[in-house]
Amino acid sequence: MAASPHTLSSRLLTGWGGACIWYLEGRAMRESPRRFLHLLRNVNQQWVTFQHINFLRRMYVTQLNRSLKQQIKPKPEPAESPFLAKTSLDEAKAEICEMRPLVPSSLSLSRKPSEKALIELEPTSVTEGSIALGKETKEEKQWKEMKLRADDLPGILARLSKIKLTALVVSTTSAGFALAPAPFDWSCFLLTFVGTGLASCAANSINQFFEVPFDSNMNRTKNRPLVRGQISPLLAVSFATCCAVPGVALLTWGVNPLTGALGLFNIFLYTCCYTPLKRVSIANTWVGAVVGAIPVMGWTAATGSLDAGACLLGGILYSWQFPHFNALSWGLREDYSRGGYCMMSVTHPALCRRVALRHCLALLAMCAAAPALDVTTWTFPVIALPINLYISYLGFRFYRDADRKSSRKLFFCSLWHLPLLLLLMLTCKRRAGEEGAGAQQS
Ligand code: HEM
Ligand SMILES: CC(C)=CCC/C(C)=C/CC/C(C)=C/COP(=O)(O)OP(=O)(O)O
Repeated sequence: MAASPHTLSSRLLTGWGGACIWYLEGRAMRESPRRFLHLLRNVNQQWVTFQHINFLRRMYVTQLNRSLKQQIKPKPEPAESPFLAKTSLDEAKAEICEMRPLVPSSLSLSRKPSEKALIELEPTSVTEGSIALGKETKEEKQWKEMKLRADDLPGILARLSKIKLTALVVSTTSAGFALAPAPFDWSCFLLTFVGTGLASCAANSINQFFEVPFDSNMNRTKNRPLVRGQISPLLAVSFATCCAVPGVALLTWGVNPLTGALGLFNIFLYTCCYTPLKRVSIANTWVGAVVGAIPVMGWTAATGSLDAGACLLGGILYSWQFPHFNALSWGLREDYSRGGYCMMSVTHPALCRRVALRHCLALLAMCAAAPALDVTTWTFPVIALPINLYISYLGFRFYRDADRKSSRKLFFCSLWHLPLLLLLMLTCKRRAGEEGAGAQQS
């Protein structure tokens, strides 16, 4: 009996379909014989029709994909070389410097007895480091929302406030309060201490808010909280406001209006004058030195007036900042120029070294003038001479031969010179009744 077209086409299809199934069977056989035999057992008992072929084909494809999927191992992420993700050569160079030898034999015999521990640790730490590094680099490349955890907040806010700089600012304010020729009022001192600290935190937070685009270009500041997105600009500005308002209020109504005005003016001077000026003119350093000198408002907090002694103390603070910053900025010239800042060390290197030395010598002169202005006894300039001569010596070395070593020595010397100088001033404070004492002591 002639095959009807329908039968004919279904036979033809059966042929083609059979060929497809045969191919799929072959692949499925190789991939999952057990699964295939089970399926075959069910099929053999029925005629294979066109619809059946389609049904079978769909089943095989599903089965095949499922079984192939189960057999496919997820491909490991390509291990990125940590250096490939480096955005800059110096980051990569820094990375190479941090690499430690893997081979224990490379360790020198002079290593301490804990060498075994070090050897055991080193490969792991290097491996961990590279995994962490690789992972970190991979993560760095992927945008991720920074989740702010409550226990990270204090550290973030401390960095936003430049807490070490604020600590020294508050110390100078406290020294000004204690040096002033007035009775020591503890409640007024605490209000001044807290008010100045809050004002400094506010000023530094606003400064960092304004400088995010530029800080991100500098190695020294690129990890700051706002640059890394650890804190939102809104939260940073809110924090600054929550520091500035109570800080200035404490100084104004808790201490006296003059001190409150000085605190408010200093926040304005630092954030709206000094900060933008850093990108315009090298005069920013002189303005910054005024900002750093105003914390002698501790003196005005104690006396309510800005007298000669306050100006002398302010002058000492003013001059101290030039060796402090000019030396620091010498080692940061590349960073500052990358950040687009106008700094003496970048554009006027000779002036940078000259000014640093000049103000080291000015410190010597101002300390000698302290007894004349009834701020301290004549003992002060004598006992302060060694540290003033030493910072002047380092200033001279920086002036004569400015390099990484001389600039770092001068900067780090400035960090202990100021607190020590203020301490010596305090120990030699002119007491009431001593000859030449200014204000009456009660
Ligand atoms: C012209 C004024 C000043 C400039 C331009 C200046 C600049 C700087 C810079 C750029 C740093 C390095 C900060 C960092 O490591 O990221 C620094 C550190 C420091 N500054 Fe100043 N500063 C000035 C005045 C002051 C004043 C007035 C004080 C305090 C009385 C002070 C105290 C400190 C302290 C304690 C450090 C070390 C702590 C730290 O590294 O954060 N500075 N200064
Ligand atoms: C009472 C009161 C408001 C006190 C403020 C005292 C204060 C914040 C002094 C800062 C002095 C100063 C110019 C620091 C450098 O800032 P920078 O921006 O050059 O430092 P950076 O480059 O590290 O950000």
